[in-house]
Amino acid sequence: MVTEETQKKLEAFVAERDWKQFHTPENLAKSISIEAAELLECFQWGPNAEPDRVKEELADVLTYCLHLARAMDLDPEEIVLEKLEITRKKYPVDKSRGSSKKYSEA
Ligand SMILES: Nc1ccn([C@H]2C[C@H](O)[C@@H](COP(=O)(O)OP(=O)(O)OP(=O)(O)O)O2)c(=O)n1
Repeated sequence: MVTEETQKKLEAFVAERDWKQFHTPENLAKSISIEAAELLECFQWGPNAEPDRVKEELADVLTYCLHLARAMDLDPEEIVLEKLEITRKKYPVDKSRGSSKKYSEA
């Protein structure tokens, strides 16, 4: 999902600032939610968000997601693909194609 080089850059950024002490799973989960709210804020008053702002907020969400995955010793690509298989079973194509209904309502 991201290269080891990118992961190392993220970790170096945190280590240089002695911020690892703040990067507990709890704090990182909160940070994901806070940055996700900032992403949503881009669309607060309408659909035409400024692409550069969206890009920055999305980068923050992804950054904290990568930190949380690392803190919990999880491989981002592996957990996304694992979850995709679970979701695939919940939403078989013949039942869910063209429908946004939740699997429990279909
Ligand atoms: N203890 C911290 C603080 C910040 N960051 C990194 C992760 C994010 O990519 C970015 C977030 O920085 P800010 O908290 O300053 O948030 P914003 O960039 O969204 O600033 P603002 O809230 O002013 O829009 O910095 C981090 O890894 N660990």
